[in-house]
Amino acid sequence: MASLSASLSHFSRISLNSNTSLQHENIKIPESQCHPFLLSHRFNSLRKGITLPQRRESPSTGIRASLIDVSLDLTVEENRLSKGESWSVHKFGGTCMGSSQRIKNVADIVLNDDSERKLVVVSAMSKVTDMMYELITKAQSRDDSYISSLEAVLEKHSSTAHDMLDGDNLAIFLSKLHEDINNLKAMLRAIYIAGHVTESFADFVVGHGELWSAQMLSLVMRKNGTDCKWMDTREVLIVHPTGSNQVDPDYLESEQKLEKWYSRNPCKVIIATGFIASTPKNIPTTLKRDGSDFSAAIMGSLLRAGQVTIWTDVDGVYSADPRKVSEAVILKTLSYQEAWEMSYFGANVLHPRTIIPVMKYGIPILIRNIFNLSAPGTKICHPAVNDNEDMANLQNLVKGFATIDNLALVNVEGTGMAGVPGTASAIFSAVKDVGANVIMISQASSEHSVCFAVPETEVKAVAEALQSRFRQALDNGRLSQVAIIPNCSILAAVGQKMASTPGVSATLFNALAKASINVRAIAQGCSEYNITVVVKREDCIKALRAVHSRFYLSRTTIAMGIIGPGLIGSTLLDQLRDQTSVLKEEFNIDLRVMGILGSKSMLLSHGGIDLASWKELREERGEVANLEKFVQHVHGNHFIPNTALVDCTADPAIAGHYYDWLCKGIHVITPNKKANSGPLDQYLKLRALQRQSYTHYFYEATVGAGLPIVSTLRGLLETGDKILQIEGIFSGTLSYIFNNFKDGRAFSEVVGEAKEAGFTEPDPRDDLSGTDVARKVIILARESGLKLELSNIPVESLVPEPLRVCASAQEFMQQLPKFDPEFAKKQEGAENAGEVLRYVGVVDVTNKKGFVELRRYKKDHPFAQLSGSDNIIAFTTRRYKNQPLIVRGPGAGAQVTAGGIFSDILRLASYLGAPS
Ligand SMILES: NC(=O)C1=CN([C@@H]2O[C@H](COP(=O)(O)OP(=O)(O)OC[C@H]3O[C@@H](n4cnc5c(N)ncnc54)[C@H](OP(=O)(O)O)[C@@H]3O)[C@@H](O)[C@H]2O)C=CC1
Ligand SMILES: N[C@@H](CC=O)C(=O)O
Ligand code: NA
Repeated sequence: MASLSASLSHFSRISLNSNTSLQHENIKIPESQCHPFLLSHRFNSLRKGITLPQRRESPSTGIRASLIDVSLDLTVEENRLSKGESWSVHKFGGTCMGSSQRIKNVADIVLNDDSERKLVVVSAMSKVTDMMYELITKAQSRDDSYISSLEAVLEKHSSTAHDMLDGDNLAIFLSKLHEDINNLKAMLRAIYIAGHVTESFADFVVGHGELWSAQMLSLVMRKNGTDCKWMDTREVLIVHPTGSNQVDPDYLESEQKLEKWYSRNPCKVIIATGFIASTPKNIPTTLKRDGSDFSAAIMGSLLRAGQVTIWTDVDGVYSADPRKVSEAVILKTLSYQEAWEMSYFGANVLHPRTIIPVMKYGIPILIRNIFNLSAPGTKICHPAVNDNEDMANLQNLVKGFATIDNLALVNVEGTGMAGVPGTASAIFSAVKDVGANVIMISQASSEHSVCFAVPETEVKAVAEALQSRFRQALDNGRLSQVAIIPNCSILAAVGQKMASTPGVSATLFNALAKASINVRAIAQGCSEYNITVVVKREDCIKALRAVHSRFYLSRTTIAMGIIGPGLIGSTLLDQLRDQTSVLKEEFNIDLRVMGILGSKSMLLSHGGIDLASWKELREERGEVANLEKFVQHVHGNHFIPNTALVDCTADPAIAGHYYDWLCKGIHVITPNKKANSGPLDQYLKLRALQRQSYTHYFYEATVGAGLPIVSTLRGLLETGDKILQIEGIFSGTLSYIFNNFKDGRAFSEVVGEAKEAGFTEPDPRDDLSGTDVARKVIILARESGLKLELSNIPVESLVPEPLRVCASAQEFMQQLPKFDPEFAKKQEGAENAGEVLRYVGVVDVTNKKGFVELRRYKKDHPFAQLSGSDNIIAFTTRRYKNQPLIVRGPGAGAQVTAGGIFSDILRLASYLGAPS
C-alpha cells in the first residue's frame, strides 16, 4: 500500500482512495502518464462505468504506466464496495449481545456465514440503552447518583472486555472506553448544571452503548483472525427527522458516505453500530424505536445485500401470539406485505418501516433464533412465483392472526349523514384535533353510520370532540347519536390475496359464529391483505383460537367436561383415551377432557386430564363435586375456543341446565333422556334455542344407543319425507330379556343378566316399567313434530305392583324372583300359541299419539328374529310406505352407547370445522 500512495500522488485529478469515483465517475488520468495498451488491459478487468482515457494516442512512458497499473489493480480489489449478493447483513439485538459469552457466540455465528462479505449491525448490550437514558434523566434532574450510574456503565463494559480480550486488543478498547466515559462525565455535568438536555445531546449520550458493543465484537473477531473493522454509523447513515418520532433515511447521501467509508476501511466484515445515525448537518441522532432493525435494513439496501438476518430470541414469526394460541406455528415464509400487516396488528414481527428499505430491492429478511440455531426461522420475501398454485390451500391464504386490545368503538349515526358530502371529513378532523389515532374505520354504504376504533385511552376526548362538533346536528336530530362501545379488541386475519379469494371471509365468520363470538364491526380494505373484525375484549382470545383453529393452523380443539363417569361415562373416557392421539394426528381434532364430575367428587385440569390414569388422579387430587365450579372451569378456559359438556348421568337435574349452557355457548352431548322426554315446554324452548344458535345439542345415544335412530329420522324429515309411523323394540334390556326368557329360565335371572351386561338403566325398574321405552317414544314423537308429554303415552308396566314401591334398585332385584311364576305363565301362553312376547313402542304420527305395550308376535315376524340386546326400529314414511326403513342392531350396552356419544363428539368437531 505504501507504493500505492506513492504512485497515486501522480494523479492530480482524482483520489483513488475513494472508490466512489471508480464506480460512478470517469477516471481522468493525465495523458502524460498513460500507456494506452496497458491501461486498457488492466481497466478492462474492472467494473463497467470506468472509461478509458480519452486520448490514448498520446502515450506516456510505459514504465510509469505499468507501475501505476499494478497499484490501481490492488487498490480496486481491496477498496471497492462492490454491492450485491456477496454481502450478507446480520443484526444482533441487545439480548444477543448480553454478555461476553453471548458476544463470542455472535462472533461464531458471523464466522459461520460463508458469504464473501458481511456487515453486522449490533445493538448496545442488553439494558445499556436504558442505563444511558437513566444517566441523562438523573443528570437533568440534578441527581448526583448519575456519577455512580456512569461507573456502573464503565464497569459493565470493562468487565465484559476483560472476559473476551487481552493484550493490545484489550488495551485499545479500554483506552477508548475510558476516554468516552470521561467525555460523557463532562457532558453529563453540563446537563446537570443546565438542568436541561437537548434531543441531539441525549441521542449522542445514548448512542455510546452501540459504539462500545460494536468495538468489542470487532476486536473479538479480529482476535479470531478475521479481517474486520467497526463502523460508527453516524459517519455513514444520514437521516432526516420527520417529527412524530420518526426519521427518513437519505439513501443517496448515505450510500456515498458508505462508499467513502469502505474505501478508507476495506475489510471482509464490518461491525456497525445499530440505532444511531446523523442528521444532514452531522448532528448525532437515533433511528428511534426498533432502530437497530431499521439500521440493518437500511444497510442491507445500501449494499444490495443477498440477505438480512435479524437474530432474536424466538424461532420466527408465529401464526398467532403463542401466549394466546398454544398451537400457533412458526411461518416458513411471509411476503413483505404480510409481515407488514402482522406487525401493524400487534404481532411481534419487524416494524413496517424496517421492511420498506429491503423490499425495494427484494432482499429477503430472515428472522432467526440465536438460542435455537436448529430452527430455520421465518423468511420475509416476495412470494415465490409458484405460490399461486397453493392459493387454494387456506393456510397459504391466511398466514396469521393478530390482535389489538384496549380499544373502543365510536359509532356516529343519523339519517342526516346520508348523501351529505363532508360528514366523514368533519368527523375525522374532530378526531385529529384531539390527536387520537384511528385504528380502523367502517361505514356501511347506506351512509347512516360511521364507526371507527380508537385506543380506549383516547375515546373520551374523541367523544367530547364529536359531541361538541356535531352539537347542532344532534340537537335537531340530523344525527341520532355518538355512541361509545368500550372494551373492544381487534382481530385481524392477514394473508396475501385472501380478500380476493372466495370463501375466506365466509370461513372466518363461520368460525367466529361457531365459537359464539359476536362481531361488532368489520373492515376489509381492498389491499387484499387483511380482514379486520372488532369483538368484545373478553371474547378476543377465544375468537383468535377459533379462527386460528379453523384455518388449519392448529387443531379443532374442544374443551370437554364429562359429567357422570359411571358405566357409560367411564367407557367413553376409555374410548377417548385410546383414540385421542389418532384423532390429533390423522384428523386434526384435539379433544381435551378438562374435568370429570361425579355425584360426589370431581377432577379438574387446566391442560387436559391424562385419561390413562383419571381414576387414580381423582383419588389423589379430586375435590368435592360442585357443578357450578365445574362448568366455570371447563368453559372459563379462554385458550380453547369450544366447550362441550357430555352428560352421562340419568339425572333430570343435570338435564335442567342444558338450556343455560347452550345460552353460554357450551355445546351439549348426552345419552341422558331426561331433557328430551321431560316437560314439553322446556323441551320446545331448548330445541328453539338450538335452532337459533350455533351451539350444538346432540343426543343420538338417547334412542337405540349407538344405532343411528335420531339421525335417520332427522335425515328423513330434513329431506322432506313424511313420517307415518315409527314402531320398534326400543329397549335393549327388554329385548335381551324376551330373547333369553325361554327354555324354562327364571325371569328374574335373565333380568339380572341384563343388568350385569350394562343394558339396564341405573334402576332396572325404569326398563321393566316401560318408562325408558316411553321416553324413547316421546323423543322420537317430538322429533317428528308431535307435541306430546310423557304422561300422554299409555305404558304397560312389567314391574309387579308390590315392587313399585321398593326403596332401591337393589331391593327390587332381591324381591323380583318371587314373581317369576307369574312371568313364566305369560311366556308359556305365547309359546303355546307359536308366538313370542315383545315389548314394543309405537309413534303413530298420523294419529298424533304414542303407546308402549307387550305384544305377541308370530315366530316368523322380523321382531321375533332378534338376539342379544338388539333394537329394531321400523320407519314407515311416505317414501318407505310398503316396506318400512329398518334400523336394527344392539341398542344397549356400554361400548355401543359410549361409541354413539363419541360419534356425536366427532360430529360436533366436524361442525366446528374439523376436516371431514
Ligand atoms: N346403559 C346403556 O346401554 C345406555 C345408557 N344410556 C344412558 O346413559 C346414562 C348413564 O347410564 P349408566 O352409565 O349406565 O349409569 P351409571 O349409574 O353407571 O352412571 C351414572 C353416573 O352419573 C353420576 N351422577 C349421577 N347424578 C349425578 C349428578 N347430579 N352429578 C354428577 N354425577 C352424577 C353417577 O355418579 P356416582 O357414581 O358418583 O353416583 C354415575 O357416575 C343414562 O342416562 C342412561 O339412560 C343411554 C343409552 C344406553
Ligand atoms: N336401558 C336402556 C339403555 C338404552 O337406552 C335399554 O335397555 O335400552
Ligand atoms: Na342412537
